Amino acid sequence: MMAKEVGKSLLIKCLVKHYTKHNIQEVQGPITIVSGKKRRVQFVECPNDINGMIDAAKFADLALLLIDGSYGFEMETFEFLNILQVHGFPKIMGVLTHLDQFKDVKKLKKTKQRLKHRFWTEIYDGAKLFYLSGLIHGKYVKREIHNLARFISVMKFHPLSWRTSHPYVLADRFEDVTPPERVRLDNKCDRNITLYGYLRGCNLKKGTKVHIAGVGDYNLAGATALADPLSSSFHTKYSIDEKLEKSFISLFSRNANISSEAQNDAKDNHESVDHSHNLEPNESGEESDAEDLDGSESTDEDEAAQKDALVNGESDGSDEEYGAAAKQKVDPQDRMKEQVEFHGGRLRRKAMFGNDIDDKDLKDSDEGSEGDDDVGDQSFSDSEFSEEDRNEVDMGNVSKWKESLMDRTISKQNNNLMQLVYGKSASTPINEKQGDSEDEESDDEFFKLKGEGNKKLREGFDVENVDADECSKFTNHSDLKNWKDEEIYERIRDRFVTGDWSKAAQRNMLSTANDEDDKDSAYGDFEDLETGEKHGNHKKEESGNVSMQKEDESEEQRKLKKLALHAKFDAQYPFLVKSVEISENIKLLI
Ligand SMILES: Nc1nc2c(ncn2[C@@H]2O[C@H](COP(=O)(O)OP(=O)(O)OP(=O)(O)O)[C@@H](O)[C@H]2O)c(=O)[nH]1
Repeated sequence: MMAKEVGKSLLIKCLVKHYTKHNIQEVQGPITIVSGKKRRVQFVECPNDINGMIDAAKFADLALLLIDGSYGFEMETFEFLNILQVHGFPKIMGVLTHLDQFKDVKKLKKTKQRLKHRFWTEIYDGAKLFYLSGLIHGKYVKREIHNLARFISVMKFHPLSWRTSHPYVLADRFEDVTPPERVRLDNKCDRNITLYGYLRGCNLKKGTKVHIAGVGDYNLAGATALADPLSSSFHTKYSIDEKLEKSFISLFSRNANISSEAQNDAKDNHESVDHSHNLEPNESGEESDAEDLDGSESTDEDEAAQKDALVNGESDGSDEEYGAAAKQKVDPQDRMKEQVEFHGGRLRRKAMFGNDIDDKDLKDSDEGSEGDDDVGDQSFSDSEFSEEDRNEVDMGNVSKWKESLMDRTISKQNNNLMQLVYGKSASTPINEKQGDSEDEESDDEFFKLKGEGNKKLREGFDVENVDADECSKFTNHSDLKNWKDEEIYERIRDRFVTGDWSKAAQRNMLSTANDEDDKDSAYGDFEDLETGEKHGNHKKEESGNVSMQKEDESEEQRKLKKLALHAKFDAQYPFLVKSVEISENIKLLI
């Protein structure tokens, strides 16, 4: 909670009253209450200064952003939002106060709409925003506080891993326990300080170093666990019981230089802090048992409370709805203007938005949200907004970066991967006919069969399916066999267990020979570039020198030789029955 005089103290008082039935006169430091069987809630008022905000962001699990609805957003709200993003990721809920200062119901409704739009834009669409409609006997309306308290009680928290692996304490009291004699001898001697507070995160190790926000790094002399001051009572406690004074955490100054002035300053600060209801020192701390805050540990009572809260018209309270500050994508600096003005007897820094939804725009949205008249109604569903309103919210400020995203996507789609890697000259335009480029031809030479020359291996490729980046889409339809063809059908029939394997083997032998023959005629000479061996087209060589009869004989012999070679190869794989048979057949033939 931040910003001045928005109602922070009053809200804490009302929440404490709700949980404990006790009235507190002043909010001095953190207030811890028991909110369930296994759950405690600690309220800490965030001071209206940047250091206080940074400290609060570090330990808070939930940030209640109080906004004076009668005034509008103040710069502090957005400064705090930015700090929350950097220093911790607490969940965020908005609370609108001072709404009773609107006399005109219509104006109130419009303002609520406008602030909600803005809140959603700055936090995230659907972020929870409570309305506190006004005061009754100087207090907020009971029902509204009841609803808010229930949300806080049942809210699920997912602590950051950094927080769970680092011990931290929000000290609610400190004592100077330096032996008086030492101080008497040297007023500027190192002091022993005892700090009291709830340890969170994980266990403190003896001898570890500690950082005291705004003061420096110190050695930890020891840590002592005290009895839980709340275990026997359902009431609030502001300080640790005096009876437990003997137990302490001592921090010895390493730099040996906490001057008496500094000490006095610290005390002064502490006093002034008390006076202005601020927190000091600005360290962290909440329940001693971190599990208490873990939603997984929520009790039946909590679950019942959550259901109850939902029945009472609350929104679903899902994690998405509460989302962390991490979801904030907007940089308020880009669009926001600060307007310093004198208002209500003090200087206030109003946050102005260039493209704020003006009253004219809101008229339209008002029509779709008649049920919003009830100032104290905490529920707001999606139906409260018309589709146009939603678009307005969605596209209000973010539309600009979305536009640039679209442009980038379109320009990316036109990029060729090869072009990006090798530069423009090496690229092959997608619509250019494949194989036309000389580079490509020279590359292909390596893998071409001799005699093939410039034969286009990619002939028959489905050019329409060609994708320069996605080569897996190449499909050579001409290579596909027509499995409905009777001949092919017959060829594989005997390959099955039920078939005649010897017949199949013979057929295979002959068809292999024929295939080879076909291949020879089709591909001509072949040179194995690896071995340097040349495989000529024997048919061609012999045709001019021998007679037709001789030619036939030699051709027959050549076929047999090839079959023998095939059989020899197949024989090396005895697990194929057909290969063994073929090899026997060949032997007989030879
Ligand atoms: N009319 C009206 N007055 C309110 C409302 N909320 C708070 N106030 C009054 O505003 C004044 C300031 O309230 P505080 O609770 O002290 O506000 P604060 O944010 O703690 O103020 P600082 O600690 O000074 O920053 C008190 O007089 C409250 O009674 C509200 O919703 N309506």
